[in-house]
Amino acid sequence: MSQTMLENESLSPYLSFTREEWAGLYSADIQPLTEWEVSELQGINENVSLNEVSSIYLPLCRLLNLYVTSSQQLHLQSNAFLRKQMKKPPFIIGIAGSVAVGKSTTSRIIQALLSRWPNTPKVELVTTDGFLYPNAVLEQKGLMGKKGFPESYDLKGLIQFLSQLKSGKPVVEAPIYSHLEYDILPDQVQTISEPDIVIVEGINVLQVPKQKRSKKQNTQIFVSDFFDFSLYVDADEEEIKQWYVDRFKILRNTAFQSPVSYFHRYADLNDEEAVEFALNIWNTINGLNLRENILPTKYRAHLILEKGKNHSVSGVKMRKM
Ligand SMILES: Nc1ncnc2c1ncn2[C@@H]1O[C@H](COP(=O)(O)OP(=O)(O)OP(=O)(O)O)[C@@H](O)[C@H]1O
Ligand SMILES: CC(C)(CO)[C@@H](O)C(=O)NCCC(=O)O
Repeated sequence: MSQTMLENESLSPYLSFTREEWAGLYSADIQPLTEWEVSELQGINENVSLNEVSSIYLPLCRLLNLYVTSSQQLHLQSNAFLRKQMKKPPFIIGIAGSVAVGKSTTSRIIQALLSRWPNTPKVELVTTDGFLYPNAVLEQKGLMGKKGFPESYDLKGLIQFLSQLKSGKPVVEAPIYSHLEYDILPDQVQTISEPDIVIVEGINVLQVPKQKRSKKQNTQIFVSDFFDFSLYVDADEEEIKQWYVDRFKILRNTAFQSPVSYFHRYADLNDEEAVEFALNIWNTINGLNLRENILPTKYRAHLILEKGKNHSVSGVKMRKM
């Protein structure tokens, strides 16, 4: 998609909103956050400002609620037409974006807000990190320096998981990745039982396989085929790199102190060494992955959240549906 097309709204497939325009669509004056929600949201991430929640995430969740409600109504009407009594499979929301752009935080805010609506009390959150191959497999394949790249994921397993969810299977299991241990946790699974909405968050959720498709693969299914709505969290790489380094420094003082942490050996790095180490990981792995495999998927999303300094959303693009 060319830049001119995106700047000229009548040519672009997206509608663009400034922060102020977006915030005005559904303000906290109309639907104030309850005290419980405020404390819940502060527990999610103490750095997230409540102004950000009411200006950006509340209108976003109201919009998502419109989509969910309309899909629930359509399901009832289809059931009546088809003379079936099928249970509605969950509404699935995909959230994409770079490492450290704030996908997990965004997902947790959306999860907390969406569950306030009476027609969707059960909102589950799954990260595609769980579908990374275990370190032992990555080592065997020579992919330890490529963690997060498309080839480091068990894509078949992820597709199978999504397919089970959409089939209406009442209980579905996903593998779990531990950032602390930097590996898949053997013998542990996340169990998802009869959800109304599932948020699937990960750097790879809008990717399509790169290799040329043979005739046999023509029926290939993509992860995004299972999404009812998708979001891309966007920011300039310079900002994201800084967030990555900042998070690395915080982890050095917290999680890395634990002897079970994969990065425990780096717990005693001084500030300068920690920055150098984090920048090296960024430049050789995550930044490369962003440019090669993640950023190119941005315009597959229904909605793009554009973040500026301090994670503050400066604008929103919404696909004309
Ligand atoms: N809205 C926000 N306001 C303030 N800080 C935020 C916000 N979103 C994320 N952060 C901070 O930015 C950093 C990255 O956020 P997060 O861990 O959610 O990113 P991520 O995209 O899920 O990363 P990864 O792909 O590595 O799991 C964290 O230190 C987090 O505290
Ligand atoms: C697990 C992923 C791939 C995605 O969340 C990422 O956080 C990661 O671990 N990337 C590999 C390089 C690094 O350690 O940051």
